[in-house]
Amino acid sequence: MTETATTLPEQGPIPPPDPAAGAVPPALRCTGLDYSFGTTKAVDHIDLQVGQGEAFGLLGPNGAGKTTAIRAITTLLPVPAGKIEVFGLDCATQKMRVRRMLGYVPQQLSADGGLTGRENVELFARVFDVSRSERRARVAEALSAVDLLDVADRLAATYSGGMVRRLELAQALVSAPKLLILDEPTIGLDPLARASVWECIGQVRAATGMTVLVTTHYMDEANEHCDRIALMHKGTIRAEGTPEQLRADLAAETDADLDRVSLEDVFRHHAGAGLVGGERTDEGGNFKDVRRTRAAANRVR
Ligand SMILES: Nc1ncnc2c1ncn2[C@@H]1O[C@H](COP(=O)(O)OP(=O)(O)OP(=O)(O)O)[C@@H](O)[C@H]1O
Repeated sequence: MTETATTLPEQGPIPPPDPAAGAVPPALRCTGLDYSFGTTKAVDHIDLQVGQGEAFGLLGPNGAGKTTAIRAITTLLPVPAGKIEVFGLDCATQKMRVRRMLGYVPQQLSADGGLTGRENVELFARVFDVSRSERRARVAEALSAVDLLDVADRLAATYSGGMVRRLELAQALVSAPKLLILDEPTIGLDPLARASVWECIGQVRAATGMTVLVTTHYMDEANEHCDRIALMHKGTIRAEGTPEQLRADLAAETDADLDRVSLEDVFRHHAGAGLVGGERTDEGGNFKDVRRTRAAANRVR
């Protein structure tokens, strides 16, 4: 991996703190967030706060409501009940200002295999209003940050799964977001490709102080890369804290030896099964979830 992330553009000024609040606003605050699809309550009155510069993991089984929560935050769903604020801006009333602060890598494929890597990133630069004078340099910087500059003029259809995921990361980074939202960024990738995606994210965070909100089913990744974690199940937040706190809380609750409690045990505990060896009481997910997950893993072919 090249040491190029530091060349990414500086982030614009973060909005001044709200004097009434008397403190710097968090990167994200959800208060009583609710979202239903017909009779299915996908997100059930959640409260969530992510500090500026934090890497925050949203974990939970298939169908827990993670993607719905994320799509509400990105303002891609109709305005939900409750309140979502991004750097102090209300998502319901200041949608366009919020969108300019966000970078989003969705679970579904967002790169076009019929375009080159560079053309894909240019498309996002135009959509996100990167000025014409800056566009060329910013596209090159984003491609460089994900180590794809050398292959930027190849069709994305010729990229490996890991390269496609890094390309999607470049698409999200080209507008210099203050909050990067990633929905299962490493799904379907081999361990080396997974590591390279996280390396890119880590380098950009170190260079820019960007806040990251990520969903993942890989507990090892959450443990290693997230400062704090929220565990979602059936639309609600069941537990929240640093990986260490969550493990310590479960060890205390079950009178288990801390060294023998993993983040996976915490996940199982809050997702409806007991500690290691326990029976699942709720499988979670449905046909749509499986089909979408597979589609995401198939990449651009
Ligand atoms: N467009 C939709 N129409 C109807 N129901 C939906 C829709 N999208 C999600 N759901 C339902 O909302 C619930 C939450 O789904 P969501 O995709 O947010 O979960 P998730 O935690 O992101 O799951 P996964 O880990 O599989 O991505 C599930 O019951 C799902 O079936």
